[in-house]
Amino acid sequence: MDSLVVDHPLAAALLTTLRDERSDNAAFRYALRRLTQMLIYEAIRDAPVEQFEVRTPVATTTGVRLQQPPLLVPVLRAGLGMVEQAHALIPQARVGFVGLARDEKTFEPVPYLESLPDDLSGLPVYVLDPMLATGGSMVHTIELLVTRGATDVTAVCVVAAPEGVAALADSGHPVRLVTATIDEGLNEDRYIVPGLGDAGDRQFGPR
Ligand SMILES: O=P(O)(O)OC[C@H]1O[C@H](OP(=O)(O)OP(=O)(O)O)[C@H](O)[C@@H]1O
Ligand SMILES: O=c1cc[nH]c(=O)[nH]1
Ligand SMILES: [Mg+2]
Repeated sequence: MDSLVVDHPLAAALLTTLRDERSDNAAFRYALRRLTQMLIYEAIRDAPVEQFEVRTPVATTTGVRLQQPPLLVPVLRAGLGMVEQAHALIPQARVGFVGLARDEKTFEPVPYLESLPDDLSGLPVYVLDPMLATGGSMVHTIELLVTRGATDVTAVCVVAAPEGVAALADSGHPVRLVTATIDEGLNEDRYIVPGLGDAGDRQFGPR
């Protein structure tokens, strides 16, 4: 599986704000939005473009646009903090939604929302979820997408655990990963260490 760890001093500084337990909900949401911008820039760097003619006030020249604007899929709740910024960068993108809450005893994702186009063939999909821990939530989401014909999926995360990266690779699905860091691992509660805590709670308060 292809994976990209975005290595940039400004991304590292924003990640530090997210990790810092003193960052309140508003500061966390703000840093997540800004870091999402950097992750999306890198994630879309090699996307195919098409050329078209554009007139400036002075002359005619060649412009470019994305050949195929993607579908953005935030995984609720935590992915909601990424979708507004991603959509601002790619205004032509469509948006689908998946809602999952991890059962904190079994660590399995419990689905509560699925709002996706029926046919995803030929459409690049960017799944937005800041946390890739066991990988269960991301693999579940990718299965929903693959069932609808998706063959080009990018998981855009902020913090990934090696266990989650392995789960994505072992899933055999057509996915690549873009993340700001791959951390040390998971603790007994399957939280990422050092991580940043619960990305949903840190934006919106406890469920
Ligand atoms: O890789 P996994 O072990 O599946 O864990 C990662 C999932 O856990 C978090 O969501 P959570 O279930 O806490 O829901 P929330 O966004 O509503 O807080 C996170 O946003 C991922 O979706
Ligand atoms: O560290 C973790 C693991 C799962 N979900 C989170 O929000 N954080
Ligand atoms: Mg949570």
